[in-house]
Amino acid sequence: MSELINAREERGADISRGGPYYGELIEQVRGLMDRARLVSPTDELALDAIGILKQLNDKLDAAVVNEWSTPTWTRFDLPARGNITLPPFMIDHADSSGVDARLTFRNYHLGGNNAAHGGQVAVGFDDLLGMAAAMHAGSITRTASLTVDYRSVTPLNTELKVRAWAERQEGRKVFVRATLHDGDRLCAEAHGLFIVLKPGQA
Ligand SMILES: CCCCCCCCCC(=O)SCCNC(=O)CCNC(=O)[C@H](O)C(C)(C)COP(=O)(O)OP(=O)(O)OC[C@H]1O[C@@H](n2cnc3c(N)ncnc32)[C@H](O)[C@@H]1OP(=O)(O)O
Repeated sequence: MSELINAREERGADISRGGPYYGELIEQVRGLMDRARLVSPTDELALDAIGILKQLNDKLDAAVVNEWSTPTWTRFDLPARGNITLPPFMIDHADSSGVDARLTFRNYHLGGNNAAHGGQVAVGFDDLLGMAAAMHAGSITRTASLTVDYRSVTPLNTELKVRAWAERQEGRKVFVRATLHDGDRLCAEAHGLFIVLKPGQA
């Protein structure tokens, strides 16, 4: 992990961005989303929560910045870089040979019957495959194609292991694979094609 943080810092990633409380702020938002996914409020509770959330959103509005100034692509010290749209993961190892991560789907990732939503599994794969492709190519890449095979149910609130790696690169095309395990059990696997962006490509 420290290897990855060092590599990102060398490229100008600022892990102090957002300040020392940013990780806890995002964790509280995740906790809110967990509750929002399962809550069945009374009218009184719903109205109370709406008032509090409106006030909070107004406060946060004052600190909203553009995507390049947010902490969410520089905070490699935080779960999923502090990006609330991703299932939280911690990177154990990342280099050109691949990425190993511990990832936990939360209540707000619920698909049904206590299992993670398949789309959320794909989101986790997309980000970690993107990281593996970027580490392999030494350059930013973009998903061209992503296929997920769901092999068994993916549990919530359980630390899962993700391994993502580049199989080969042909020019700008980086062919990647990944697996998601709950212990020894394979929950899902993915393969994809990521394209190295050309200089200046949007
Ligand atoms: C360290 C931090 C890590 C953060 C990770 C974040 C990961 C998040 C990744 C994403 O979610 S990115 C967002 C989702 N993806 C997109 O929105 C991509 C939308 N598509 C595009 O922008 C373009 O189609 C793309 C950049 C992927 C490719 O366009 P280009 O004009 O640059 O390339 P081109 O179309 O010439 O294709 C290059 C090669 O790839 C091939 N190719 C492109 N798309 C393909 C496809 N879908 N299937 C198979 N081959 C494909 C294409 O045939 C060609 O092969 P050859 O070089 O052999 O001729």
